[in-house]
Amino acid sequence: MRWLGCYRLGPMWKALLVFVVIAFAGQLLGVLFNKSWVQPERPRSLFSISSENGQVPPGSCRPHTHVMFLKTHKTASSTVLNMLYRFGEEQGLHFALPVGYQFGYPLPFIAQRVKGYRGPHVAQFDIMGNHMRFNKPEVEKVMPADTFCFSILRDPVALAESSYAYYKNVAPAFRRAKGLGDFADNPRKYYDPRLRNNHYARNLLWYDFGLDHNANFSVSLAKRGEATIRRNFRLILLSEYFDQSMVLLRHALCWPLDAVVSFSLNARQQMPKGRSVWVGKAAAPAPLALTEEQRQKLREWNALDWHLYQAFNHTFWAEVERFGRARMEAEVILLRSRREILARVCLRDGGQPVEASRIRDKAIRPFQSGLVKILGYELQPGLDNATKEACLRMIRPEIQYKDLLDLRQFPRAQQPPGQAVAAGGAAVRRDPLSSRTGEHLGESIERDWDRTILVRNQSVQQVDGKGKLR
Ligand SMILES: Nc1ncnc2c1ncn2[C@@H]1O[C@H](COP(=O)(O)OS(=O)(=O)O)[C@@H](OP(=O)(O)O)[C@H]1O
Repeated sequence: MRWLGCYRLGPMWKALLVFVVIAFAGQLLGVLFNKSWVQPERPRSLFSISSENGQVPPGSCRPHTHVMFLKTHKTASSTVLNMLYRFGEEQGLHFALPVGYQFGYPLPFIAQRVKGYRGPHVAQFDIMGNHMRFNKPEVEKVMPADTFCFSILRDPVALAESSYAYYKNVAPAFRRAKGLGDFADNPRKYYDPRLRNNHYARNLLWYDFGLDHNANFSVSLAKRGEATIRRNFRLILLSEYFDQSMVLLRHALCWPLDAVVSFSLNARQQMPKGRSVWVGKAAAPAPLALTEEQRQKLREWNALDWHLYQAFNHTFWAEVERFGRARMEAEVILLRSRREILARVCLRDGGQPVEASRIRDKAIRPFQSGLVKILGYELQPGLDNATKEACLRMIRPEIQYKDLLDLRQFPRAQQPPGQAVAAGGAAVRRDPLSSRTGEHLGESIERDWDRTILVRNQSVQQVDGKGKLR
């Protein structure tokens, strides 16, 4: 596993790098002195997503507009989805959206979960990216044959920290442990595979890819899963190397730079050691603190995910190698500079994420879950309408963005609360300590962690293959 900073640059690449930096400085000056950024009299997008005249120059690539993103959990996938939403919205593309906020997750995906689905292979959708448990034949019914499928992975230890913090009250295995370290020391003491939502606690990536996350690890099984994923996905990104991932993605999709410039969404707040204020990621709070031994135990517990992460890490750097290391480094510099510019234009507080309660505009507060606060952003005040709209797109949380796109695609559709149906697992036993959000125990309506209605007056859930309660 390598980091670009470790690369040694030859003189030619150094010269290329200097050239790119100079070119970027020119662009920066142009941007700073180009009043059209903030002038209402010449409204244009803050982004240069559309090519100047919509034409593709001869010999260059043609942007992919049929895209499927498997939104794996706790991997920076909300940030990626935001880019897809923005690009699709700008280009007037049609989204395959769930009825609620996820495609019947954690059940395997079925085409009927897509709002407005009219039958197999009716070419009507361009982009699909909300949470689902991947199920290839059903995805193929919804998306065109030339769809570019991609996904993203994260180191299972970091993923476990994020998952524990977020799903502490949702996954029974996490709820019962004193902390993540305690869970790591003896996961089997806390983990019952039959309980709903425990998939958040073991091989979550493997689960999201539609594979059996409780299977006993063996090298041959792990390689078979890996091979299945390679067959189905053209590109696998890594959240640890997010910016490099975005460069690879934008070249694979033939999308412009601005389409993949983003602000990190869905980040959790953490308390730095020896400080009394919460900031973005710095140090783990006590329930999340891990020893090196516990980190190793988490890798063993999530051995299938660990295998995937290692295998695709290898592939990722081979891709970077093919792309060209210096070219990658130059593009990453450009991407980061562009993000800094946009942060200065769009965001209050110097672009630092803030806790939801501090966001004056309630419509852009992020959904909260678990042990820690989930951060969002405040817009810079005084922006003209066009700039404000472009900036809003970058920071609008996933749930609100989905609602907005949904309303555009189905302007007259009625959306009664709890329309999203059962999110329970197939034939799972209800955990006696199952969380009820906003309801008292004994009430007839039970909601999942994201307020999806799960079940009425049923203590044991039976869910058939079509994802319907029975
Ligand atoms: N750009 C970028 N680079 C690296 N990491 C990033 C980025 N954007 C978001 N994040 C981190 O991703 C975590 C949230 O993941 P998801 O959005 O996939 O979560 S969710 O499953 O949709 O709830 C969450 O991780 P934790 O903060 O560790 O919980 C975010 O901080």
